[in-house]
Amino acid sequence: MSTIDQSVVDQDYVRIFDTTLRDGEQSPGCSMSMPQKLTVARALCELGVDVIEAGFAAASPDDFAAVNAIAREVRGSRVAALARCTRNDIERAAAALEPAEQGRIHVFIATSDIHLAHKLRMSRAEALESAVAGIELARQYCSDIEFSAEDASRSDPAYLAEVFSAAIEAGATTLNVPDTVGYAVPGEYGALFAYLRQHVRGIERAILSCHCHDDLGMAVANSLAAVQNGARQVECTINGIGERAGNAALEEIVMALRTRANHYGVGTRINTQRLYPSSRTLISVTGSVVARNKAIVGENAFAHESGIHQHGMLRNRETYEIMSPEDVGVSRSQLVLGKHSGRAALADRLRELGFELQEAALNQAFAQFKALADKKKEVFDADLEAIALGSTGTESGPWRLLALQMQGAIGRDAVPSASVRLSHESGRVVQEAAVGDGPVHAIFAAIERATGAQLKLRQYHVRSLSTGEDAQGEARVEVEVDGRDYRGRAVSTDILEASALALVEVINRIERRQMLTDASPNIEQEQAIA
Ligand SMILES: CC(=O)SCCNC(=O)CCNC(=O)[C@H](O)C(C)(C)COP(=O)(O)OP(=O)(O)OC[C@H]1O[C@@H](n2cnc3c(N)ncnc32)[C@H](O)[C@@H]1OP(=O)(O)O
Ligand SMILES: CC(C)C(=O)C(=O)O
Repeated sequence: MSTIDQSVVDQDYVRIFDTTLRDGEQSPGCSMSMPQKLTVARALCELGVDVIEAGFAAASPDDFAAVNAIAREVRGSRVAALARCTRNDIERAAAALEPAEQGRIHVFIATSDIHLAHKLRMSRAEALESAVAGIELARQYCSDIEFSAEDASRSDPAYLAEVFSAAIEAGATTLNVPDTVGYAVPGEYGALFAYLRQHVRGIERAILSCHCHDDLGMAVANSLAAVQNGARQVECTINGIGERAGNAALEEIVMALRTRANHYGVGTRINTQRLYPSSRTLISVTGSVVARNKAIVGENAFAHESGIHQHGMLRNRETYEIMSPEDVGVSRSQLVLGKHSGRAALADRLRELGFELQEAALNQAFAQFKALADKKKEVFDADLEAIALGSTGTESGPWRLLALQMQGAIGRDAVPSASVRLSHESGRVVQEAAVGDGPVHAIFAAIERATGAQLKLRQYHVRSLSTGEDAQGEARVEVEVDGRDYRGRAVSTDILEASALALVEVINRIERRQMLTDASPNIEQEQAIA
C-alpha cells in the first residue's frame, strides 16, 4: 500500500515541481553540463521549489552523474529522476538518487492510442501492465513514486482512470496528467482533472499533477485550469524552457497564483524574490535569452514607455502595475523615455539627473526631446543631459578612450588582463592595466584604476543590434555612486570596446555632474532654464 505525507495534501498548497533540468534541458540549445546543472539546482533550492527533476539518469553517463551530484548536494527540495517503465531506466534512476535526502523516481508510459499504436506498439492492456510493473519495481527502491501517463490529454479518459487506479494500487503517490503535445485547452483540461478525481480509485491517497506544453501558447492557462480542478502539483520550468515551444513557465504560474490568490485561493512556498535571479542564472548558463516582453522576468515586464502610463505610475504605481518588481526580485520599475513619453516622465528623469526645470524650460526641453525621440528608439540620459544643458549634442568629455588591449582571455586557466590608455581634457594621458575574472571585468578594473573612479556596478548588458560577422554590439552600463544612478551606452562591432566606451561615458557623466555642482549647487538649474 502506498504512503503519502498528509501534510502535503493540504488543499491550499500547490507543490512546484521544477523540470528545468530535465524537460527544460530537452529544448534544443539548452543542454547543460554537470557543473551548470548544479548551479541551476542551487538556484532552484534558493527559490524553494518542492521538487527538482534533476534529469533522466539512463540517458547518458553525464546525466547520471548530474542527477547523482544534485541528489548528494541538495537539501530541502526533493530530487526526482525520470525513467521509462524498463528495469534499466528504473535501476539507473534509483542508483543516481541513492544519496538524496528525499528522492523520487518518476516513471512514465504513454496512454494515448496514437502513442500506443505507433510508438510503443503495445495494446492498452500491455501498457497498463508495464506501468504497474514499473511502479512496483521503483517502489522497491523508493517510497515516493510519481507516475506520468504520457499524452494523457489525448488519451481515452476512462482508460486513463483505469491506469491511474492501477498505478495507485501499485504504489504511486503522485499521478501526473501531461499535456505532452500542448493540445489541450483550459476548459477541457480542467474537466479532465475533475473527471479523474471522480473516477480514479484511491485518488484521495495521491496528488494529482499537471504538466503542460506551450504549443498553442496555453501551458500556463491549462496548468491554472488544472489547479482549479484539484491539481496540487504543477510541473513547470524557469523561463518556460522545454521541448518545442516549451513548458509552463514557473514564474508565471507562481505569480498568477499569488497575484490572483483571491481567485485561486491556493498558494505555493516559492520565495518569489528569487524568481528574477533564477531566470538570470538560467540565462547565464544556457545563453538562451527571454523575449523583452516575457511576463515577470522580461526586460519590459516592469518598464513603461507611454506618457499616460508613466504619468499614472508617478502618481501611484498600482495604476499600471499589478505586481511589485521587488516581489519578483527586480530592483524597480523603469520609466523608459521614448517617442510616446510625456512631460511628467521627462521632468521626473531630469530631476533624477539633477535638473529641476521650471515650466517654460520644461516645455522647451520637451519639444527638443520629442524631436529627438522621433529619430531614436530610446532617449538616453546623456541625450537628456545635453538637452537640459542646452548643448547641441551629447557631451563627450572629459575622458576619451585612446587605446584598449586585451590579453590571455581564452582557456580555463587563463587570467584575462586589459590595458587602457585614456586622455583627460586637462591634458593628462593615463595608462593602466588590470586583471579580472573575465575580459569585461579586467577592462572595467583598468578604466577605474586609470580614472580613479570608484563605482558600484548595478547592471551590465550587451546585445547584438544586427546579425552577421560585422554585427554591431550594444553595451549598456549602469552604476551607482553616492546613491545616484548613472547610465552609459555605446555601440561598436567589438563588444569589448563597446563595454569600455559605455563605462567611460558613465565616468564622464559623473565628472561633468561633479564639476557643475562644485561650481555652484544651483548652476545646472540656472543654465538649463536659461
Ligand atoms: C514526453 C517526454 O518528454 S519523455 C522523455 C523524453 N526524453 C528523452 O528521450 C531524453 C533521454 N532519452 C535518451 O537518451 C534515449 O532516448 C534513451 C537512452 C532513453 C533510449 O535510447 P534508445 O534505446 O536508443 O531508444 P530510442 O530513443 O531510439 O527509442 C525509445 C525506445 O523507448 C521505448 N519507450 C518510449 N517510452 C517508453 C516508456 N515510457 N516505457 C518503456 N519504453 C518506452 C520506445 O518504444 C523505443 O523502444 P524501441 O527502441 O524498442 O522501439
Ligand atoms: C514524461 C512526461 C512527464 C513528459 O515530459 C511529457 O509528457 O511531456
